[in-house]
Amino acid sequence: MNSGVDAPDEEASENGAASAGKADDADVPDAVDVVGVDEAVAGGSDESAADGTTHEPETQDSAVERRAAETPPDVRLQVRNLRKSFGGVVAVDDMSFAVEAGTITGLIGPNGAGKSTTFDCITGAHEPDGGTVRFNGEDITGLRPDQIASRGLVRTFQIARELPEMTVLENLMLAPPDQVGERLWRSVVPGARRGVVEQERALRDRVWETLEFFEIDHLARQEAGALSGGQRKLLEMARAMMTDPDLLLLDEPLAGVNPTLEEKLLDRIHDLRDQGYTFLIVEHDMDVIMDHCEHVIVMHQGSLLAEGPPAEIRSNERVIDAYLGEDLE
Ligand SMILES: Nc1ncnc2c1ncn2[C@@H]1O[C@H](COP(=O)(O)OP(=O)(O)OP(=O)(O)O)[C@@H](O)[C@H]1O
Repeated sequence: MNSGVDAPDEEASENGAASAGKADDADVPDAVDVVGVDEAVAGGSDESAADGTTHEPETQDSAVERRAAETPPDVRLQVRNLRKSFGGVVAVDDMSFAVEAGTITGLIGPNGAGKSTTFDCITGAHEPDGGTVRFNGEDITGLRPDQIASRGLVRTFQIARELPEMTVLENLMLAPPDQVGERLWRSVVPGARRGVVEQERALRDRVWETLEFFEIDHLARQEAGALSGGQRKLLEMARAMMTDPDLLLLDEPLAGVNPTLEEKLLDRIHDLRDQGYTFLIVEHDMDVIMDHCEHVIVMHQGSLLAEGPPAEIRSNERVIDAYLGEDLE
């Protein structure tokens, strides 16, 4: 992430950790030797062995070939024929769409259309009844939320519920305990064997850089529970960005946010998109979707109703009908 703020730690800068922007997978070493740190500090990940080394089940070349055959290279997320029912209620019904890398994509639809259930199926909160979810070419259908997040598909966290008694700084230092694992360490200390002290210092530098990027550094010592709704949203995004995600799912990121902070949040999202991050956003504010997304996906009664650029969606008769006269202007 590039905040435009000088990193306080020279070593982190040398490594490109603090100012490199969104790293391509190719820039990130495959097996980062941070022996013992995953387990001791970050909780480890499924792919890490007990000795802290990382096992790659296939070579990079064969993985690249396999992914190329399955998913176009510019597609971050591909959802195919997704289905999910709750008892007799069909929440998601044969839903298919793709999210291109480096875009801000909006997912909209009237109340009850199935947007949240779709997010839940993508992020592992619900196991779909059918269909597939592929992320960066890999089939992640049915994986646990922490397994999905450790691959770089991250949803903003409900910190209001989780860590309200901790300070903003602590929230970021711990962010997010079940989702950090090897991924955070790759972004904080790429490719280097370093001691725990250096690693903690690099983590602290990244935390401060992230706080400054989201302009909440002045709130570092405040309890998260005492923040305003908008400040909490910034903190949620900051926590999510600590994992250097490839795709960030934002569920109504602007709900309850005042206009000043709304503008700040949107600016940050655009900055991050410009750095190569990808966003999928569920948002009820139609102006935000139309003004800030390059691609819009519309759900209705669990299925895909339409998709395309905002101008097309705004004038699409089927979309207008689905919203039953709700103002799309
Ligand atoms: N856990 C659940 N148990 C039973 N029914 C559910 C459950 N979750 C969602 N549903 C139903 O599935 C349908 C889709 O709900 P979902 O929350 O995914 O829609 P949504 O598009 O996110 O709606 P909203 O915009 O109002 O948040 C609705 O009819 C809802 O009542």
